[in-house]
Amino acid sequence: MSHYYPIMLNIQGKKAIVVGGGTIAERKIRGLLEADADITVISPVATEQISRWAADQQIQWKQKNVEPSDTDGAFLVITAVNEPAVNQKVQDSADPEQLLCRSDDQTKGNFILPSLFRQGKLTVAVSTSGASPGLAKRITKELSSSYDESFGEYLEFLDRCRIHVKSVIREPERRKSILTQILDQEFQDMSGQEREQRFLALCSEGGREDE
Ligand SMILES: C[C@@]1(CC(=O)O)c2cc3[nH]c(cc4nc(cc5[nH]c(cc(n2)[C@H]1CCC(=O)O)[C@@](C)(CC(=O)O)[C@@H]5CCC(=O)O)C(CC(=O)O)=C4CCC(=O)O)c(CCC(=O)O)c3CC(=O)O
Ligand SMILES: NC(=O)C1=CN([C@@H]2O[C@H](COP(=O)(O)OP(=O)(O)OC[C@H]3O[C@@H](n4cnc5c(N)ncnc54)[C@H](O)[C@@H]3O)[C@@H](O)[C@H]2O)C=CC1
Repeated sequence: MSHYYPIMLNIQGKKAIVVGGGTIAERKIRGLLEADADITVISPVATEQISRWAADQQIQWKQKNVEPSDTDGAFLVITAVNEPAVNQKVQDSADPEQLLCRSDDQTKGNFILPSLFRQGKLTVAVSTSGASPGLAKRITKELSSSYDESFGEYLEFLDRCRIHVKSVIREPERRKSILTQILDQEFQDMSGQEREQRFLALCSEGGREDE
């Protein structure tokens, strides 16, 4: 069996179509909102949350049954209707090159969604390749307890350091050495101020910073 190919997509401003307005559609829309997609929902009926998002203009809602032209120009399509025949109709209207998730049958679309949690810039995504979405959810829940807010702050620090090192240290070996040293557990455990100072000391060790 071939594996799914995991990818972190930038879908900011990209046209995303969600067909269906039930709780499953709502969950998929929440994920698309976090990624700032340009979302249109097609469904005659929708959950309270979906109607609120539409009223707040966070998404567009076409209150009708899906038609073949609804998938035109979409970067990504998710179909989450409780009737397989309708999901099939959506699939038939979609171009094979478009990204399509069939919430009712993973074998028919070309992508599936993982369970995930975020802590700042960290995203932990877990997939069971569709074998047990419930288990994927349990695993992310278990993992999330290992990454609290301080981890998000530590990652912010690492991000700033990396930008700094890339702009001031020319030599690839030194760059790598500094960026590896700040991954030591002791750095993670330090206070914000202490780690900042230790980092600057590392940068000036072994001669002045490259110009
Ligand atoms: C293939 C996939 C396609 C897709 O939708 O992307 C798919 C398909 C199906 N899910 C079904 C059931 C459930 N799905 C969940 C939950 C989630 N499902 C998600 C993803 C995926 N679900 C993809 C595979 C992911 C993977 O395994 O890697 C998560 C991870 C992400 C998300 O939805 O964003 C989200 C957790 C979010 C979180 O972490 O909180 C729960 C648990 C719950 O709701 O609490 C149940 C009940 C328990 C169980 O079944 O395990 C059914 C059967 C419907 C029926 O009974 O007919 C189908 C259809 C089928 O199997 O054919
Ligand atoms: N992937 C996943 O994580 C899961 C997927 N499922 C699948 O997702 C399906 C949807 O689940 P729910 O949201 O709970 O169902 P639901 O019954 O709450 O919602 C179905 C939605 O489809 C809309 N709809 C019906 N006909 C339509 C049409 N012709 N055009 C556009 N919209 C139409 C309805 O207005 C309704 O909003 C389930 O039938 C099941 O196959 C179920 C559980 C989890």
